[in-house]
Order: sequence, then structure tokens, then C-alpha cells
Amino acid sequence: MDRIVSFLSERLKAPSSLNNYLAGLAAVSLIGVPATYIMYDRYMCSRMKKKMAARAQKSNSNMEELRRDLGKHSAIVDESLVQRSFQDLQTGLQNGTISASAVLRSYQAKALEVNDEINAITDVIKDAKTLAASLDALDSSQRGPLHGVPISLKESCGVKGLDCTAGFGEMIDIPMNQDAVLVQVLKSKGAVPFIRTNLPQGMRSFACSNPIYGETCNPYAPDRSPGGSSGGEGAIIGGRGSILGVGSDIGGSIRIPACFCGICALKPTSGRLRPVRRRGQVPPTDGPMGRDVNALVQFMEAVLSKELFTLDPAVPPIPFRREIYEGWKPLKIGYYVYDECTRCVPAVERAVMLAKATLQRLGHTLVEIKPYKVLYAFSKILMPAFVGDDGEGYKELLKYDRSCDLMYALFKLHQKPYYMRWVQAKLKELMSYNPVGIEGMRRESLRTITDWFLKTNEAKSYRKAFTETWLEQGLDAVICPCMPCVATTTGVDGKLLASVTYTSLYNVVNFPAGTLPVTKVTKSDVDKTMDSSYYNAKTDIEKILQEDSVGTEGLPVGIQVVGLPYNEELVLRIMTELETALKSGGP
Ligand SMILES: CCCCCCCC/C=C\CCCCCCCC(=O)NCC(=O)O
Repeated sequence: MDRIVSFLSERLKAPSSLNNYLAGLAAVSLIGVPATYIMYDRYMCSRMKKKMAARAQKSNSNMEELRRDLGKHSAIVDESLVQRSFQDLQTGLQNGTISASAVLRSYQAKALEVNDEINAITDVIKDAKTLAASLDALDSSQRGPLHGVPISLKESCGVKGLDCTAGFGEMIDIPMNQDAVLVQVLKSKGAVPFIRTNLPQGMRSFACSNPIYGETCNPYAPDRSPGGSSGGEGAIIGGRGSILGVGSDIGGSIRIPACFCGICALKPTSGRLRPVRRRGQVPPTDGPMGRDVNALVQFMEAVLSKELFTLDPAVPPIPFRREIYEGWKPLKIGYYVYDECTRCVPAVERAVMLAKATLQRLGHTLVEIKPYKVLYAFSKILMPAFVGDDGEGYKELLKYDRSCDLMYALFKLHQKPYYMRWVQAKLKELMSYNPVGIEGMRRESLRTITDWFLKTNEAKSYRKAFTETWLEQGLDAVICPCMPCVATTTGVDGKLLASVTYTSLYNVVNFPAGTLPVTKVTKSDVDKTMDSSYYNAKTDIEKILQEDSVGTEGLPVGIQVVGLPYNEELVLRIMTELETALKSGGP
């Protein structure tokens, strides 16, 4: 400090006492201000960590309280209840042979048991018990279609009195003042929301970890990810701790965890369950996740109701069209195994080809197609929609909450001005081959209203051209991979973000897409992946997928079924036909 004062006083060339005073002031400012800033920042970060730990602690004690309460009712898991198919459970609840309270207790106990292994629950919903008891008091004529069905909700789904943190510390203890419309409708149909489930911070990745609730594991392999962002849903349903759940999807977040955890799911057209609200040019949507396709059908049929259209008049009043779901007319279905971004591992290619052969056997016409400009959709529409604001929207949320490595690294990267990301992308290009990731890194910034208008037009033109390619070929639907891989090792997902092109394409064009498991990885699939004459991994992502395929034998492999906008019933019809045919032995 003395040396700085004498250096500054020499420079100031003023009478020495004033000199010393000014120099001292300057030195205090030069060292003191940044030091105070750093100390304040550290203090705020550690306060944030404490707040997050306290929130997790509160959730844990809620779970312990539930465990004690269940113990009092000697509610050990009734496996005969939790192993029932959706149809059997629904029938039992409808005809009164099982009570909503008994089903709830069994699912609560099972969910806690499964959670001990996979850490999928963020909180329990305390009202569930009262809700189930009130349902048991109804007479049979008053029972709704989902009467007594326990349902899990992604943590971001609004529940009155509970916070929706999306894994951000800043969002802790800001309770919702009412249930989300979808939750209100589900309750009016008799469903019993009972737990909330984990997600990655900010829901912008297919990992499933955040600094509040930690990491969720895949129910099939604890060292692997359940996928994301609705990973808690995927894991708890895949682990049989829930039979039906609600996830959300703007890039694949319903479908990826469903595929990784061997369950079924539907990303409806955005607009079908809630009004289209675009994030940039890409609209998010909620959707059902369940153990079988019938659970999704029952969910959609129940929810597309007068209650939904009254609570939110901006939702088009299109009820579930059974005549389309139960249609018998043979269909023209396109298929592809490669989107020209990332080549799928052989298990995934085999799954699509198995579905293709099955549908052919059922009388449908299958034609190979080439999806329209997928890299363009990812880099020019999806990426600017996520981070066209250069991460400004996340700035306040991440100010003192920087312990999620993946989110913070993405934030830092996308805060950089375009020319810096361009140089970084160029350097990366020289060192490796990752075309999708590099294009994503070079995405544009939308800084002015003109940028915004131009991007809106670009997205519209893309959607129009994409739709025309379907109409010209007379396609009713398409089957394709959901991800180019099966469940990845935990932590690897961060390096594979650019592999979401198979799912995110259908967010960009806003087509409904469902996913269902069709097979499991075999030893021969793994051997083929490791054999470079068969799986010639060229891009960085393909190389990672190749390495990561060791140990995937036995893991579920899912595919996507895609339809034209507002054709959820047709997508579900094809999924049901596939599920039924595959259960009875395949083609
Ligand atoms: C400032 C940090 C923002 C991070 C965003 C960076 C973009 C990363 C690039 C591509 C990966 C896309 C992954 C998409 C995963 C699925 C997201 C999703 O569907 N979320 C559901 C929802 O938001 O409801």
C-alpha cells in the first residue's frame, strides 16, 4: 500500500499533504473497491448456496414426514397396485374395487423407495392425501375419467403454494398463487398430483442435475443419465414410482428422458394444451409421460375438455377425436435413420427399422424420406430462440448462482459477442470436427427489432417449406430416431447438446411427436458400434457416442412418431399399433 501511495503522490505533483491524501484515496479506491466487490460477491454466492441447501433440506423433511405418515398406515408398497397397467388401474378406480387413497399410499411409498436409488423427487405434494380422500367420498356417477390416478409433475409445472425454481436459487420460496391451468384441469378430472420431479437448471439441456436438488440417475443404470429436461419424470415413471406424469418440451425435454428411461411420451403441438407462446421462434409445450401409450391417450382425452377450453379460452376447442385415434385406413408413413447431423448408433437404427417393418406388416406404406434442412433449423432457428439475447435473460438468475457447471459454461459462452464466438468456433473447427456444435456456437444475436422481424419471417418460411415437403409426398406421419444414442453416461450429456437435432426439429416446425420404446440394446448392437467399419464415427459427437456405447447392453431404445400439427390422435394411433404389435412378438 505504501509503495502505491508514494507512486501515486509522485504522479499527482501537488502539495505533499494533499498529495498524500489524494493518493491514499486513489489507492483505497483501486484496491478497496474491487476487494469489497469480491468479498460481497463471495458472501452473496455463499448465501445463495445456503438458501439452496435449506430448500433441499425442506424437501427432504417433507419426504421424511410422508414416510412417517405412511408408516403409521403400515403402507408398505402394494406391488399388485403399482404393477397394474394404466387400464387396469383406471378400471379398478372407476368401478370402486380400489380406492384413490389406497392407490395414492402405494404410489407414495413406491416413489419414496425408488427415489432413494435415483433422486428424482424434488418435493411431495402435501394436499394429495386430502384430495384422494375427497375423491373416495364421491359416488360412482361423479367420478372423472382420471378418478384417483396419481400423477407426478415436473418441478416447473405450477402448483399453488409451491415454488417453481427450475433449479435456480433465485426462484426459491416464490410460491405460485394458483395451480397451472393444466393442473386445475387434471384435478377436475380426478387426477391426484402427488410428487414433483427434478430437472436440469434452466431446462436448457438433456442432463438432469441442478445445484438445489442434485443429480437424478437413470433407473436402468445409476451411472447413466435419465435424460432431460423432464428427467425426474422419466426416471420416476421408468422406475415404477409413478404411472403418469407431466413434462415440458422446447427441444426434446419430454421425448429424450422418455427414450432414455424406457417409457412413452407425447409432445403435443404447442397450442393444443395451452396457447402458443413462442420463446423466440420456438414454442414450448407441456405433455404427458407414461408407462404405456394408453396412459397418454387417457390423459389427452381427459384434458381436451370443456374445463380446459373454459379456463383458457385461447386454447382452440378441439376435443380428443376418437374417430382419428381408432381409424383403420392404411397410412403413408415416411421414415429416416439419419438427419445429416449426427449418425445414430446401430441400436437406434435397428429400432427405427424394426418399427418400419412392423408398420409395413400392419398394412401401412413406408417410404424413406430425407428431413428438410435440419442443421439450418437447429442453428438458424432453435439456437437464436434459446440464446439470441446473448444470455441476457439468465443474467440476474445466475448472478450469485454459478455452481451448475453446464449452465454457467453455456451462459459464459453465449454472453460473448458474435466475433469472439466466431473466432472460438474457427479455432475449434481447426482442432476438431463438430459441425453442428460449431454452427450452434456461431448463432446470431437478435439485437434490434429489425433482427427480430427478420428472424420471425425466416422461421415462418422454414416452417412453410418444411410442411410442403410433407404435403408433396402425401405423408400422414413419419417415424425416426429420438436421439442418436441411448441413455448416456452422467456428465457426458453436456458434450452432446448438439445431438438434439432429431427432437428439436419438431419443436421448430411445431409438429406433434410421440416416443415409445421398441427394443433394447443387444450385444451385437454394441459390437457393431465399436466396429469402425460398421459405425464410422466422423464427428466429435459420433466419437463420444461410440465410446459411451460400452455398457449400454440391455438399455431401452425408443423412436419418435411424428404427425402434422394438431394430429395428436393420429400419432397416438400409430404408437398404439406399434406397441400392440411389438408386444405380440414383432414383425
Ligand atoms: C445462457 C445459457 C442458455 C443455455 C442454452 C444454450 C443452448 C444449448 C444448445 C443446444 C442444446 C439444446 C438442448 C435442448 C434440451 C431440451 C430443452 C427443453 O426441451 N426444455 C423444456 C422446457 O424448457 O420446457
